Amino acid sequence: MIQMHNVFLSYQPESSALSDINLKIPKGDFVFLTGQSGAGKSTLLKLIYADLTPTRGQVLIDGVNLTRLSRSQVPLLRRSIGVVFQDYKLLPNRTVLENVAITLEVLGWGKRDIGKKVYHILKRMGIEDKINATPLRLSGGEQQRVALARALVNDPKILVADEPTGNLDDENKEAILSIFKEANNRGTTVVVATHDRRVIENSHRRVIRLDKGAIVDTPDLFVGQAATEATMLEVPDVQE
Ligand SMILES: Nc1ncnc2c1ncn2[C@@H]1O[C@H](COP(=O)(O)OP(=O)(O)OP(=O)(O)O)[C@@H](O)[C@H]1O
Repeated sequence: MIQMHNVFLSYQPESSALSDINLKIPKGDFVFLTGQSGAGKSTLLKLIYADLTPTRGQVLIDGVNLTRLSRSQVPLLRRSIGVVFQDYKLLPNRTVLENVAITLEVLGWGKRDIGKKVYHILKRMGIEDKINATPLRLSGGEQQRVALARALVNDPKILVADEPTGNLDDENKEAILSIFKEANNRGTTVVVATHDRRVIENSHRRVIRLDKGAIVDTPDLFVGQAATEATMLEVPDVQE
């Protein structure tokens, strides 16, 4: 469960990138975060994986108050969150195998198990034949799948993806979306930031819309009967 309660975030004094954000994303949910460029989507995602701390308010993951985490506790939190960055952030001089293996190396997995697990996830992504290639030799869609493989290889509790279909053609968008759906079916909570309306409409998932840093209701974009739950104003149980 991801909860935000009265969250404000300012990068600079007197301007808020996020204002009074209240939301609740239940475990196992699949939610789109949308809004125009500069609306605050990336900022909100960064709060979930503790890359930023709110200027005011509280962010909770499974009841743990992230605003109270010490720096040394952040890596532990991140082990349960897979992140797909807007610019992929793949290591250019490492192979696909090495890029994906990183997630398991930090968890202390042995080399042989890593090899098997990485091959398995690359097969799921349909890019197992690229295992020894370096990212620069891959297409945009293939790079995106490597980034997804790295984020999903340890079956994280939460997957956070920032504009994951940005530069992809329709076929690749479909492929990436079905990977999200599959991860979600395996129990991962999925939060995807996108301004691609077609992706949202074709997916029939819940939508949280941001406008100038605030959550706004958009009945035309909300899909499904439980839609309003994602923006529900509710005081969470805060663990001290
Ligand atoms: N590091 C930063 N320093 C100062 N201001 C920032 C920083 N990062 C983002 N902002 C500002 O915060 C606001 C929200 O930015 P954010 O990147 O979260 O928007 P976004 O909805 O993800 O945009 P995009 O769709 O273009 O990625 C914008 O006004 C942006 O200029």
